[in-house]
Amino acid sequence: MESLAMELSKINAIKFEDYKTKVGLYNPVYFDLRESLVQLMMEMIDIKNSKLVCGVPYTALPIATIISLISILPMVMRCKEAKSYGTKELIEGIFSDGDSCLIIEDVVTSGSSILETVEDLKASGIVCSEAIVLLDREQGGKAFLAENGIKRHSILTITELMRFLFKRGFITAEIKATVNDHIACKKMKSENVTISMKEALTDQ
Ligand SMILES: O=C(O)c1cc(=O)[nH]c(=O)n1[C@@H]1O[C@H](COP(=O)(O)O)[C@@H](O)[C@H]1O
Repeated sequence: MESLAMELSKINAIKFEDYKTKVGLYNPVYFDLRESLVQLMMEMIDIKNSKLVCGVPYTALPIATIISLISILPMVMRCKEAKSYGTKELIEGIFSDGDSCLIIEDVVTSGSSILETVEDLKASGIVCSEAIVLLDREQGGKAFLAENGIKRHSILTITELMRFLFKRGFITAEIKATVNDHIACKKMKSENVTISMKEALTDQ
């Protein structure tokens, strides 16, 4: 949490100036958190490597939208089911064959949601080799994505998150150990299976 506070300060998400809030109160500090997550993500990757961004539907769509607005990279949107009307396209947006696309996701477990999105993008001629996620649950997603040619960047791993929360007294040693044991167990099992990651993780 301390490091998060430092990061928020570093990326100028906490502004010490006179501001008037929405309800009309004057105050000396303003929290510009909407863009801070996006700034953290953008510091981890070279956005110029990509021509497009795409959020994994549907939870990552707002994050991808902000990244698109800040970076001025066009956003494409993957529809989970092809519409029965209009363009009937699975991928909405303006793009050209061979365009590279950065994938945005909030949480990665097995990596299957990212790969499904990548596969639909590929079928439309879009190339994907990088994904950025807010939190990696460290249950095989990174390796699975690497096997499929996708490099995943993450702001936080679950191990780091548990360590920070424990250090600051937000969780007990017991909770930390339970989560870590659970993750280690799922990780080992998922690495030893040859069936799809999704089955590996749900069968346990
Ligand atoms: O279902 C999950 O694995 C999951 C775990 C969690 O702690 N939080 C969470 O949001 N998820 C969802 O699971 C998706 C990632 O799971 P994978 O496709 O297995 O990588 C994300 O798009 C999330 O919607």
